[in-house]
Amino acid sequence: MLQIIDISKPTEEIKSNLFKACTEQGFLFVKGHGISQEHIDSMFSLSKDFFNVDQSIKDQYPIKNNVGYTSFKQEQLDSRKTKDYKEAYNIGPVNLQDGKIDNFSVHPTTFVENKHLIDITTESLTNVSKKLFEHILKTFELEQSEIDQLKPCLSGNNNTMLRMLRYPQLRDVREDVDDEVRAGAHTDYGLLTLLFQKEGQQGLQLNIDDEWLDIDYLPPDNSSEGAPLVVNFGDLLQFWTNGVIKSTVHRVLVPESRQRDRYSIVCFVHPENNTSLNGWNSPKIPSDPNDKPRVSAHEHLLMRLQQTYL
Ligand SMILES: O=C(O)CCC(=O)C(=O)O
Ligand SMILES: [Fe+2]
Repeated sequence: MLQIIDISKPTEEIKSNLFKACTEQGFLFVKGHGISQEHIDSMFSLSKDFFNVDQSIKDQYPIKNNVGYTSFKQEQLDSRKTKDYKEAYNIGPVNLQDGKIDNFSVHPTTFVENKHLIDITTESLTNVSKKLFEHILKTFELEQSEIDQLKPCLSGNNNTMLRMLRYPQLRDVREDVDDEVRAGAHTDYGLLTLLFQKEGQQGLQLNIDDEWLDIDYLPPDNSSEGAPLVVNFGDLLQFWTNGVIKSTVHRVLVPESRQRDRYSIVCFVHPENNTSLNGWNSPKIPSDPNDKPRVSAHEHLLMRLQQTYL
């Protein structure tokens, strides 16, 4: 059902499918990312090593300025549900409050010892996002001068965040947790979200026309590149295009057996703080409505984070 798009191809070859993905589902699978399965597997084992450490150690790194550890039932992505039964760790290059580069040694030893692996992952995913962003700008037929103005928002200091997530199986959990939902329904706050998941650990669903659709695991199809990334468009693309690109509502469901963990590795791609969200000059999108709020990318991010960590 979702488009599978190879971003190593020229825009001309992928633009009609990319336009469909942008305007109909808001989700797609991305091939041509160049990241090997071995690399993806190393990231998942690193994530597992971290989540296996004692709770008292994890609790020494509580999330602050969107960096650090989020514990069970700390986050609430859907205010109509119970809090999310998941744990997560966020590593990002920039401290949200003061915009300075965080010192990597603030992170737990497991991550400090594997800084190189994490850096390469963030860099590769950032490159994927830059390539995809350029394909999107070209698909929307923006003038080259406007493309040149928009592209640099993904370079330099931005708030792009790598997040490792673990949703434990619920067999041994005695607390009162929502039966259905591991991560409540929400849209993503940034520009693009890129996600790796593991075979047999599905549960991510997107909502189209009031119906929930499962996102499958797509296996790798050749030996040089790992499994396709699941990608979705965030609120900022929706703002820029006055709703033409969909920032689609999604959630993570508890498996029927309740006996399966889910690990995911997610890169939330954010532009530089002062990036303006004024509508693009594109023949494919309506011009800005008069009542459009004039917020920057950073103001929007802070507002959404506040709502999530009530
Ligand atoms: O873990 C997943 O599969 C999705 C998580 C997600 O949607 C999010 O954290 O924004
Ligand atoms: Fe999300």
